[in-house]
Amino acid sequence: MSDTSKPRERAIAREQSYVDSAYDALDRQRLGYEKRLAGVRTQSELESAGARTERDSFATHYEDNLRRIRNVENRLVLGRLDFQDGSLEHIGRIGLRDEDQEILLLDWRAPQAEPFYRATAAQPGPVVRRRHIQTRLRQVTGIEDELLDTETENSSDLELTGEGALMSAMSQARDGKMTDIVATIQAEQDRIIRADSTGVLVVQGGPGTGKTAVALHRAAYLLYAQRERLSRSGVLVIGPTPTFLRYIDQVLPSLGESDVVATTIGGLMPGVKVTGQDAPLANQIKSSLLWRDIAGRAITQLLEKPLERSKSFLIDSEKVTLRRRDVEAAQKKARRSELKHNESRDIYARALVENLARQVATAKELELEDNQWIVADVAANRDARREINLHWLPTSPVQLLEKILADPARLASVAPELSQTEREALYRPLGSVVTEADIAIIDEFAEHLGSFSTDFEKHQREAAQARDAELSDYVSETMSAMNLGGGIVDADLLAERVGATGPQSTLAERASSDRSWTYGHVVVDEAQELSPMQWEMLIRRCPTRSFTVVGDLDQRPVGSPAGGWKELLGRLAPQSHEEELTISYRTPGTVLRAASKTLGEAGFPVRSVRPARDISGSFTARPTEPKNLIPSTISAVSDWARFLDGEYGPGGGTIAVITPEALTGQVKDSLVDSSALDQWSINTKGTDVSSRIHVIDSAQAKGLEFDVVILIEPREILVEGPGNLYVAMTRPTRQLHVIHSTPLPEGMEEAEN
Ligand SMILES: Nc1ncnc2c1ncn2[C@@H]1O[C@H](COP(=O)(O)OP(=O)(O)OP(=O)(O)O)[C@@H](O)[C@H]1O
Repeated sequence: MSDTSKPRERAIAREQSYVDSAYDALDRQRLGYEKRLAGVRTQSELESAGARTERDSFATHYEDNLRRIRNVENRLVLGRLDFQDGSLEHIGRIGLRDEDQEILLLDWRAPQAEPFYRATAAQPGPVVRRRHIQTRLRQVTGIEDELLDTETENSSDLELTGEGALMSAMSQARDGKMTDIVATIQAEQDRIIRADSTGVLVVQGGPGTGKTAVALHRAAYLLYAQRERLSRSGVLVIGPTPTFLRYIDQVLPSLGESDVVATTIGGLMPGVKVTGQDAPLANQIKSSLLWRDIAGRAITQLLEKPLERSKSFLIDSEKVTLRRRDVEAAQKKARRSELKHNESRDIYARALVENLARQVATAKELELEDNQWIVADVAANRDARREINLHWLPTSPVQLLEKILADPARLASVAPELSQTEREALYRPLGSVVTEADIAIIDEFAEHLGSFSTDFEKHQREAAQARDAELSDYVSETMSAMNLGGGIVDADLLAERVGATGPQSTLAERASSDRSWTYGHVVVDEAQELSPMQWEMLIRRCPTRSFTVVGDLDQRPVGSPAGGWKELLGRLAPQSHEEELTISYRTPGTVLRAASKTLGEAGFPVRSVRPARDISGSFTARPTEPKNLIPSTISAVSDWARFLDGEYGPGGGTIAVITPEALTGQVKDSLVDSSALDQWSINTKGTDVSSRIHVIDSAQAKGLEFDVVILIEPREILVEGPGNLYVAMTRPTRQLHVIHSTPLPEGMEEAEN
C-alpha cells in the first residue's frame, strides 16, 4: 500500500490483513479437526466394541466441529470496537484465538461485544468508534465507521446503529431463505436477544420488526451463554408452517448452532403425521382446555370400565369367577399406584390373575405360594385374559381420540359440556386423518395414558437404557484418558450420541423423536395463534417455563384466541413479561401506512410500527374486469419479474401472488400453464422456498417475505379476516401491487391516491 493511498483505502487494507489472520486461524482449526478425523478413521482394525464406539464418538465430535466451521465461513468478521484507552476488539461470528492464544475475534455473544450493538452517541460508554466491516467471501468490501465520542447527529430519529450496513442488508434481493442479522442487530433487538432466560419473555412487534430474527439470535445467544445446560437439553423452536421452517433453517447453523429442534405444533408428536384440516368450528372446540377433563373421563369411562356382571371360566378344570368387586378393587389398586393408565395396567392385571389363581388353588386344595404354575395357567387362559383386558384397555392416544370422535354417544358421555351442534362438528369416521388441532389433544391423552408399547418394545427400551449406562462409564474413562471434553461435550452427552443407533445420533434428532423430552428453552414464533391446549402441550415440553414468545396480536387470523398476551398465555401468564419491537426492517413506509390505513378504516386499528426506510411508489393498485383477473395477474408477474431482473440481475428477487383462499389453486394453475412465465421457477409444491414465484393465501404467507407482493382481490381477503389482510399487505420488501376486480377496501383506496 503506497503512502499516497487515501485513509479509507488504508483502513480497508488494514482490516483485510486482520480478516486474513482470522481466516488463517479458522483454517488452522479446520485442519486440526480434519487431521484428527482422518486419524480416528484409519483405526479400522479395532477389535472391541468399546474401541469402535470410542472411535465413532470422536469422529462425530470432529465432524460436528467441521460442520460448524464450514457454516461460519461466510462473513466471519463483523466489525470492530475502538475504546477510549486506545485498545480495540474485533467482533466475529464466533470467537477465535491466534497461535499464541491471544483473542483474535470476540464472539458476538460475549458480554464484551455488547457495545457493538448497544453503544450510542448519547451513551457511548468507553467506546469511541464502532466499525462495521463488510466482506464478500474472504475479501473486505467496505467499512463503515460511527464515531461515538462526538455529538454526531443520527440521520434518523430511530437511533439506528450501523445505518449504512443496515440499509444495505434491508435492500438485498430476497432468495427464499432468511439470513442472520448478526452484523446489524439494533439496540432494541439486542436487549431482547441478551435478556435473562428465566420466565416467559413475550415480544410483541408489528410486521417486519425482526421478531423471528430476534427469536433465533436469542436461541443462539442462550446456547452460547448457557452452553452447559442447553447442550444437554436443547432448544425447541416452534414455527407456523413447514414452509416457514424451511425459510429460517439456515439462520442458526450460520451462527454456529445446531442443537435445536425446529417444528410446527403439528410436528410435536413423534410418529403422528398431520395431513388433515379442521373446519373453523371443530378447530375452535379442539382448542379448549375442556379436553383436559375429557381426557380423564375418557379413560375412566371407556378404558377402565366396571364389570357389569360376574363372569365364570374353567381353568385347570376348576370353575373360577371374575366378580365385579374384584375388578373394582384391582382398578383401585392400579389407580393408587399413581402410574399412568397404560403403565399401571400390570398392577391391575396381576391383582386379578392372582385372585383367579387363588380360586383355582383353593378348589384344588393347594397352596398358591408353592404352586406358581397356577398363576401361569391363569395368565395363559384366553377367556380370562380377554375379560381382564376389557376393563383396563391399553390404548394409544390416537386410538382413543378416534374412538371418541367416531361415536357421538361416546362423545356425549365423555364431553357432556358440548352442545349437540358442537358434537356434530367434531364427528368423523374411524380411520380419518389427523389434524393440527388434534395434536394437543393427543398429547394430553398421551399424558394420561402413559407410554403405549408392546412387550417387545418395552424390552428393547430397557435394554437400550442399560446399554447407555454402560457406555457412559466407558466414554467417561476414555475422555479423561484422552483429555477430551472441555465445554461442549461431556461423557453422558457423547455416550448418548454414540449409543443412539442409526441416523438418530444428534441431540436434536433424539429430542424430536421423544415425546417426553424436556427442553431447556422454547422459542415460539407467530405465538398469537396458539390455543390454550397448545400452550399446555408446550409447558410439558419445558417444565422450567423458560420461553421466548414472539408474535403480533394484529396479525391474528379469525378464530384465534382473543385478548392480550396475558389472556393468551394462560398458565404461563404469571411468569411472563412483555417487550416491544417498534421498527419495521422489512416493509417500506408507504406500504405500512397503506396497511395501517386500510385496517383502521375497516374498524381494526393496528399498533403503530415505524418504518426503517421508505421507497416512494412502493404501493400501486390496478383495477381489472373479473374476466381479466388471471391475464392481468400473469402480465403483472411478468412485468415485476423483469423489474427485479433490472434491479438485482437476471432471476434476482422473489414474487408472491397472494390471493383469497378460494382462488389460490386456480391462479397457481394458470401461472404454471402460462408460457409468458416459462423462464421462471414457480413454487408448485408449497415448500419449495427457493422458487422465484409463489402463489399462496395469507395463511401460507405467515412469517415470510418477498421482494414484490401481487395482492389479488384484497376485499375478499379482508372478509377472510382483518389479520389475514394485514399479513398479506406487509410481506413485501420492495413493492405491493394490488389487482382487483371488486372495489378496494376503503382505506386502501385513499392510500393509493
Ligand atoms: N437488525 C436487522 N438488520 C438487518 N435486517 C433485519 C434486522 N432486523 C430485522 N431484519 C430483517 O427484516 C425482515 C423481517 O424480519 P422478521 O421476519 O424477523 O420480522 P417479524 O417481526 O418476524 O415479521 P412478521 O411478524 O411480519 O413475520 C427480515 O428480512 C430480517 O432479516
